[in-house]
Amino acid sequence: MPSLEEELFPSTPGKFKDKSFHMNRSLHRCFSSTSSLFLWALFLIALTASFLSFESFVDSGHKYFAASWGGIQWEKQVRDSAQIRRPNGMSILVTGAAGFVGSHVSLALKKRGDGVVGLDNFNNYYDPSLKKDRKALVNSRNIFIVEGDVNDMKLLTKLFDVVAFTHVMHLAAQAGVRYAMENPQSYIHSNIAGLVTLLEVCKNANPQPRIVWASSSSVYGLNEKVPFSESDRTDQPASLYAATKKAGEEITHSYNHIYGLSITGLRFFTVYGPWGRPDMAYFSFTRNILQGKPITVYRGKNRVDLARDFTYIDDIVKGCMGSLDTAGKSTGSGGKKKGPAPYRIFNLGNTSPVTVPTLVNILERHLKIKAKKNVIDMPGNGDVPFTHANISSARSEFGYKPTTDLQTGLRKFVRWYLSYYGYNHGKLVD
Ligand SMILES: O=C(O)[C@H]1O[C@H](OP(=O)(O)OP(=O)(O)OC[C@H]2O[C@@H](n3ccc(=O)[nH]c3=O)[C@H](O)[C@@H]2O)[C@H](O)[C@@H](O)[C@H]1O
Repeated sequence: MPSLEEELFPSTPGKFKDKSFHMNRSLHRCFSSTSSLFLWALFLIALTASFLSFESFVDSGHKYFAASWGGIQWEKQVRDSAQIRRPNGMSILVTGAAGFVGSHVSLALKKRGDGVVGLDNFNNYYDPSLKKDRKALVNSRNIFIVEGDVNDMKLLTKLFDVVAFTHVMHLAAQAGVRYAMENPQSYIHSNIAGLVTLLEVCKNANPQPRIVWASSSSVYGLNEKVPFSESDRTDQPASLYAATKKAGEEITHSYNHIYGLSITGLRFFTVYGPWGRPDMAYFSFTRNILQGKPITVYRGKNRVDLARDFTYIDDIVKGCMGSLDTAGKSTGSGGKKKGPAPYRIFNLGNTSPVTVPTLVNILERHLKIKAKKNVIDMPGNGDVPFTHANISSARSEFGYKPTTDLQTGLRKFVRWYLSYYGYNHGKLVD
């Protein structure tokens, strides 16, 4: 009778048994019975299973402990922050609340008694410590800012579970015209994918909120008809940034059309002011002038100066509030449209373009320092030669009327800059 071992690993009579056979034999000696083989198999399966479940425990545990949101205390903070303290007030989710426009709008809404919950991912596109400081300011007015990304559908859904937001002020975005050549994907991530995620959650919410969001003057691209009106062509973007904002206008239109979401898109024109963005020209020029470093001033074709319809932050905030106040209802519920909902687009500009060299002159006067200018022809970097807003739609719809000229606005900016960074910020002392 063949041994059990021979039954399991029969040698073929007449065939040469090589060395590996002997190795196999010694290995297989371990499995010298059916039952022990079975036990070994069970043991291996159990070992693998426990290893895998331990890994997933560690992973989910890591996620759980790393998550900066969730829990009873967190929900209470969200609810408290969203509390409305005026008759007919709103509860608003402000995305990009630690950003330049987001922090100003959050403060203004809270001041008049609206409930505000902020959301911001605190990315490092520019110095996150400035964002943290804006956050501290916003927190000091009892506004809670959740740290998270607009791409995080679970988080957004949770926020809408906790608070029935009446409005969303969507300001989170990858900003900056020229940076799009360096990091194109970040524009797709925030301005396209993030927008769609937010709209998905809003469309499913019951009740659906009304949405006001930041488009951009850059959508006018190579449009030469001045001043820029909302009905002008916007199909010639000069940068990927502009293209993503234009795409946002089309995307929001489709959600308005299919799901009955109330949409208002605001085309901001080069917003500036205290607590502004360090990547923008007025801000980086100020820093360089104070540090005695040269600034690069771009010049357009045929040596024509570039010009922007620079718009002061307080005017933009008023435009945002007016848009929120006049936004009609979303009509859908549970992802189903019940009737047509408003879809609006407004320019929020200043209506008086100023050239970049004039901007530099004003800064020189306020700082009492002469700039070291390096004037070069505008590289093909996505910039447009000029912007100029026609604001008659916003004026007739909610009385939008900008009141701060560039001279006054930059004085306020410079005063803030010096108080925040100090006169000698980063300046080499001889
Ligand atoms: O309205 C918008 O929708 C956009 O406004 C803003 O873009 P822009 O109008 O391009 O502002 P900004 O960068 O301050 O350049 C101002 C001028 O200085 C020139 N410029 C710039 C840098 C430099 O080193 N030299 C220079 O001459 C430059 O050529 C330009 O002529 C926002 O950044 C953008 O996120 C978006 O919101």
